[in-house]
Amino acid sequence: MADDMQISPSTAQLREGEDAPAPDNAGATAPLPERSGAATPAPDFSAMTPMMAQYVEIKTANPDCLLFYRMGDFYELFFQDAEEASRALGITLTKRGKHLGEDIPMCGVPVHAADDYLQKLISLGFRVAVCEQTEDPAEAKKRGSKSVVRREVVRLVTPGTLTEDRLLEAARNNFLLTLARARTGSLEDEANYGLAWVDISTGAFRVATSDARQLAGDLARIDPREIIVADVLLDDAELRRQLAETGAALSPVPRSLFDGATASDRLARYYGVATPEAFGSFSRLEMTAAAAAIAYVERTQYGERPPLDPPSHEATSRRMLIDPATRANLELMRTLSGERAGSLLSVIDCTVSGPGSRLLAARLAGPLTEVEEIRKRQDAVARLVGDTYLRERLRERLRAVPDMARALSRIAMQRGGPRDLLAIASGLGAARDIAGLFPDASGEGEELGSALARIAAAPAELAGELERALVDEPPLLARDGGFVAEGYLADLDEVRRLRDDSRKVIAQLQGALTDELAIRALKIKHNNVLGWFIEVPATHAEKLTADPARFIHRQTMAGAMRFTTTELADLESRIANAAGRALALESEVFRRLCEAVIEAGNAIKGAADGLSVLDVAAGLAHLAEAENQCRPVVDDSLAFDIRGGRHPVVEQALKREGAGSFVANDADLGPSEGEAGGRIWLITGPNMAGKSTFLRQNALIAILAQMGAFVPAASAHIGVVDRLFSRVGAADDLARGRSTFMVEMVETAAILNQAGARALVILDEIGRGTSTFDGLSIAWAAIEHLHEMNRSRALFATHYHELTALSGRLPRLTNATVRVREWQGDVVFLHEIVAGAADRSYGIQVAKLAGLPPAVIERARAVLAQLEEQDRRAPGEQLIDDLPLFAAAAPRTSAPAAKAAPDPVLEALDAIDPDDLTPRAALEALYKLKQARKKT
Ligand SMILES: Nc1ncnc2c1ncn2[C@@H]1O[C@H](COP(=O)(O)OP(=O)(O)OP(=O)(O)O)[C@@H](O)[C@H]1O
Repeated sequence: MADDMQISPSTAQLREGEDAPAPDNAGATAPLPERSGAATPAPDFSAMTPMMAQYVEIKTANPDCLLFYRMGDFYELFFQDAEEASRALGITLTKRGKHLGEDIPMCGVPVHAADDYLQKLISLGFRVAVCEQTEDPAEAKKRGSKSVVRREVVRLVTPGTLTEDRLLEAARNNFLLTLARARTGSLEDEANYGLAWVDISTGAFRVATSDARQLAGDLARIDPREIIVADVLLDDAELRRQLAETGAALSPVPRSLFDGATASDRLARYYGVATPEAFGSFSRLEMTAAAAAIAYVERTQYGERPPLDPPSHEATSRRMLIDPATRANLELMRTLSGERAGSLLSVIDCTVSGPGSRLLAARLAGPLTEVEEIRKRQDAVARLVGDTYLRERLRERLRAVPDMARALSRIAMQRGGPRDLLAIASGLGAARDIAGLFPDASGEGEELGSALARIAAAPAELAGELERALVDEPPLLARDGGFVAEGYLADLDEVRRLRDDSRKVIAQLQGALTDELAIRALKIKHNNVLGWFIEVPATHAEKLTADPARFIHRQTMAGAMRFTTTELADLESRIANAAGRALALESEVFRRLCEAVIEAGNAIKGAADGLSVLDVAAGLAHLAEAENQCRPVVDDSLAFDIRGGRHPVVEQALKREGAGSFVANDADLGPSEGEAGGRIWLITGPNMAGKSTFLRQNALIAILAQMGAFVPAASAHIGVVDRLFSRVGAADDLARGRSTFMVEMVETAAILNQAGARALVILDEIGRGTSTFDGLSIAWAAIEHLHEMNRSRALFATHYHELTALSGRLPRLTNATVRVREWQGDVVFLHEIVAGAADRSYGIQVAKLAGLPPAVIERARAVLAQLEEQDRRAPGEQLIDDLPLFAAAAPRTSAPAAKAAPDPVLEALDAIDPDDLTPRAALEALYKLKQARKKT
């Protein structure tokens, strides 16, 4: 291998299999050479060194990945890969030998720190092919001095196929999603998409069908890290846009991966069953998507098989539909700026384990629509609300539960280490303790009962075995040894004693030599090159060189000399043998324990799932008590009756900042006696009064109720909401070429076109992004449409006070306002929602509070007074009388423009006959015209 490449001086010391010096990774990125379009050369193998030929061959097979090419203790990258990686990682770009007369750009990362570099590269959207040495360099040498160690790609690292804890977020699932589309019949409302999503770090595997209208909502709910799609589908610009909006990494693959004809066989083969129907009935599209997911996992994992659950069908019709805009605007999982802190999830997450936190997030992302299922979850929370002592003991124990599912996956994929075994051991131990907290699991209700049953089924014997086998703090890697506990294996204890005794003997030998030679600085040391040796300062060396038969010279250093003796060499081989034997025994124990864990995989996973269910229930119960929440009544009615509702995020923020207490408010949107449609509350009120907060809090309460949680209210009665729409606060979407107003109108259109009687609609200041009259007219028409056509339960906040007049004509429209008090020209917000209409917006007072210059405030007051004066002459009530009620069933063609009022100037002009006028009368007429003109 040494002459495979012409080694550049800077890396001349780096050799395969040796301890390579760390490259200077800490420095700033070296200036890069200009990128040529084809930095990776075309493979002309005849002109290459054997190693380069190997590299190029492997790289050519993985053109879309950065190739991590294993060289000793480093992964090295070459050519364009090196340039890109050095730039992305901020590591030094250097060169290593020449290829076709040109320097080869190179950078490297140490193997032991590879995870950190991988994490950065993956988060930047790269894919990485990890290429390992798959034979011993000694074996390669047997084939001839110029032979190259065999290397193979063992794994493609992509965002959706991560398994390492350091690359994963504990509280977030890491889904890989495959999307299959029917080749024909792409009618809008057909179920023409098959989705499969897999988390190989936990084994979760689900499938569902979707359609063009729901797809964006489904993707937003699942929130995958990587989406696999046939490249031809990306010709569809709308689909490409939807996929891009998810923020997931997009991996186009050849269409052949989505092969419906072989899908069933592929699934059956993976699970070793006769037919995948054994797991449930799947549509052809679901099956295709699921098989593509398996194919992608196999392709990226090169034969390692993650322990995937059998695919389970998830009926999207059983979830509340929430479109991506609503999800984002309500800041369910993250805030608009992309952070978890400040989201609804962050304030309701009182779970104490990573898996619990993931389950909570999944439940929040997909609230249920089936009353029975919701009640089961509520029962579990209620049980633990009612028993604080049990709950807190449970949470205490759950806190110690490690992420068993992820540890299991790593073990099954041969990527596990002793700490993963320990994670399983402590997880199973905790499961045993926790089961003991519930003496009568069968009386615990369905949700808790079935979780406890799975926990009780945890393999107790394996737990005991692992506990006995492992030390308390094992090292990261099995190859380092030292993880098997004393007393577990007699043979191991024996060789360890031998090894440790020999070490003691070395220490004794050092003492004896120090005394004998009277050299206090004499030391017996060890390194990888020399093994054990005696080191003395150069000044004392002659005492040893005088007796060359006993002290054999090994090395001369700047200030010291190194020697060995037969006795030391003897000892060394005893130590090495004992250490090697101990390591072999430990490896065997590791292999055996891993096998046992894989064998018990399903039971371990079941227990892990059960523990996360308990964690979610206990976390929500803790939250309910801490935040004074109530159990909502959820049924199939159209009720929406919230008493004393609060916004959980704003409430917590106020508390944290000590900024006063949150003012609770009621909302009642259910139909009155004998009515078939929900009510619309039209909320007017000053700026900053709390309108948006009120709107959002009611949407959040509906979501919390249907995910099975308690809600921040004194009481709540909610008829299941099947779809939640919101149009609240928007930002420009310039990347998509849409202005703020356009975004607002697109979202409003979706609501008016799709919302039904079971929907809950939240509309905040529709029409504010355009001229007053255009905005008012759009808001007006939208309310009429909602009332007459959609008949949804809705909250509508606006500054167009003219709209309040609509309540006189729309029976299910209620006016509500937010109370404020004026105090010496300033405004005091009471945040209290009451019946009625606001008379004004107090915008100027708010502007004053915001610190606009006094001169601007004064001028604004004067302009406002004038505008109000004009408005008094043409009040809004007149507008409503002029307009017939909205009639969507028979849309009016646009009414002819109302006849304009006569212009007095033109009338006066028409009245003049110039032939009849004396010069003096003409002059008077001219003066009159000027006068009349001034008045208009
Ligand atoms: N019920 C409440 N209790 C206490 N404070 C509240 C309440 N509602 C809102 N607030 C406070 O008032 C602030 C403004 O609320 P919000 O944004 O909802 O007002 P708004 O009426 O929608 O204003 P604008 O019309 O200017 O958009 C909030 O950030 C919060 O601090």
